[in-house]
Amino acid sequence: MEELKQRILQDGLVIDNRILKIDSFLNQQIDTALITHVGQEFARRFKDVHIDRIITIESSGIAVAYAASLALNNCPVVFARKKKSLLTKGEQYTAKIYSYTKEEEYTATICKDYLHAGESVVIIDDFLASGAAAVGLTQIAAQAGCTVEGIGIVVEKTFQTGRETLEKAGFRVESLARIARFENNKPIFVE
Ligand SMILES: O=P(O)(O)OC[C@H]1O[C@H](OP(=O)(O)OP(=O)(O)O)[C@H](O)[C@@H]1O
Ligand SMILES: O=c1[nH]c(=O)c2nc[nH]c2[nH]1
Repeated sequence: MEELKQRILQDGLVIDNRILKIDSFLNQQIDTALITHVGQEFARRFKDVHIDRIITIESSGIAVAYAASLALNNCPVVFARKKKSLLTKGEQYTAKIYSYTKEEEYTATICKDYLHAGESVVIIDDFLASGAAAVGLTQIAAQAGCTVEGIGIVVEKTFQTGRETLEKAGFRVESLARIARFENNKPIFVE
């Protein structure tokens, strides 16, 4: 997606040739016009599949999944929580996920009320790196008896193993910006 790639080149900051920081338009401040276009692009890419529900994970996935929902006939969005609280009492689907940026493991949970056996879902997230978050969400979908029709990612770092892991497990991955590597803290895109 050209608009997204240009924005990454213009405003993205690269840390240690490893982490892309896009806090100025997605991960902290949100450019809603850009994210609306991101949602529309996901809807275009997944127009061939029936989607009952979008699954994502807090925090950064939520805005993107919301934008995709608006472009997919207001398809319901369910997000996994990362922290236990008084709100996560009751029956939950769970997956252990190692966070690449926070360098710690957490348990992602989705309440059993919001995913139903037999539904078709798409997983949406902001980044794909090691694939841990996306794999965790596919595990939650499997526990619920949902079929994962695809995984939509805003920024994929192809030098990490996320896509390989997901494709080996049989999942379709659609990424809107694919970064092959960082050179001198500048992103080099795959295409
Ligand atoms: O493919 P992976 O190695 O799992 O990396 C991608 C995940 O990492 C980031 O989440 P993070 O844990 O940084 O939390 P955040 O969404 O709150 O920023 C990002 O939002 C993805 O969910
Ligand atoms: O903001 C982010 N930048 C990254 O490079 C990354 N990789 C995983 N998760 C990430 N989040």
